[in-house]
Amino acid sequence: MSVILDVDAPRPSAEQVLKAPKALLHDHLDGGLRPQTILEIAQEIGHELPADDAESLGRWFAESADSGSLVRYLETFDHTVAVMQRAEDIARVARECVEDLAADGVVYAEVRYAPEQHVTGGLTLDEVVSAVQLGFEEGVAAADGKIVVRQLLTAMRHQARSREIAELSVAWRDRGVAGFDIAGAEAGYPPTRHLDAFEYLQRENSHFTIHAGEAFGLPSIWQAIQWCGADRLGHGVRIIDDITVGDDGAVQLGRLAAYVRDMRIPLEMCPHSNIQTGAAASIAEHPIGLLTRLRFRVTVNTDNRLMSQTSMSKEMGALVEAFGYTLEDLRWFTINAMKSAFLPFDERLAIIDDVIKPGYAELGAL
Ligand SMILES: O=c1[nH]cnc2c1ncn2[C@H]1C[C@H](O)[C@@H](CO)O1
Ligand SMILES: [Zn+2]
Repeated sequence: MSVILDVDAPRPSAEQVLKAPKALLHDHLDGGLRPQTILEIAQEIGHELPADDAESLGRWFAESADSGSLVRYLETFDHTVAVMQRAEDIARVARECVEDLAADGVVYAEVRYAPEQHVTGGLTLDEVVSAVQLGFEEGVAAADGKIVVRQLLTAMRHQARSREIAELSVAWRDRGVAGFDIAGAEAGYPPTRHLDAFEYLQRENSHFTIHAGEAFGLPSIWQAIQWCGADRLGHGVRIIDDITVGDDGAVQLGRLAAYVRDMRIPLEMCPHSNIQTGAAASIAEHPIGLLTRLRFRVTVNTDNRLMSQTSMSKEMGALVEAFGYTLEDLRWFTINAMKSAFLPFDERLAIIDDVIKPGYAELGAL
């Protein structure tokens, strides 16, 4: 396996990256709308937008999200959430999300959103989840079944509905929901605020990930893992603060970083999003390079395709350019993601063996 650099191996072309099967664990439904869809729904419901054509609107999202602050980045979601309040609109957004991911070569995706943010038009939480599921199933059918998609239900960390949302995720676990998450502003809202929800999920043998170590550092990661029992870390990029690289290149892991690596805790890394929120300076300087070299369980993700004007192919293409990754490295990220998915083991294995490995072999991966 070439992970961690075979300097002579050829770099995959953009076309190969697009064709390569990809697995996505961290993508927000309300962060991936098509600008044209936002315009059309906003017009129908009378919601005022900051731009009136799809191109300028797409640019507005990207520029506004480019602030260097997570809190200001999150303000842009006011407009996407506003157009996702009617069941038919939610289902449309969900369907288009699956179509867009499948067209980008994504073969497995866990897509998250916060049901509690979609009830201002009168829907119940249950109706919101049902609308998303309908859209996902339509999208999978439109993609001829070339993609498997599951929902993750997010609770907003500044609100107090996490236990209720955790229960919703368990109620839907055999009907398309694979797990739970908390998101939103990190500083000031530690994961332990939602301990009740996490303890409930553990008792239910359920799965959850926690956004941690993005806008706040090691204490957030430590709490997420050691107090709350997170199966995965959303971002987790600040784990780098517990790693020192000496002048001679020698690497030393602190106790927490060693734990994360030893226990193979998956890091849902989202390189472009981290640059926009100030968690990393550039792709080349993104900790994903070192963490991959140190063989943490790194996965590559989009976070918010609209706000970051990105896709799985763009994220992977940027990593190829910055770090010289090969097809074998991209396969490694993809298999890492599949191993870390909240799908039952046999279904994960089937995607790895029947879709991912043959897909990379066809492209000429060694
Ligand atoms: O990167 C993120 N960090 C924390 N919260 C986020 C991030 N991206 C999106 N969110 C929030 C805004 C959405 O409205 C919410 C549910 O998808 O999750
Ligand atoms: Zn996120």
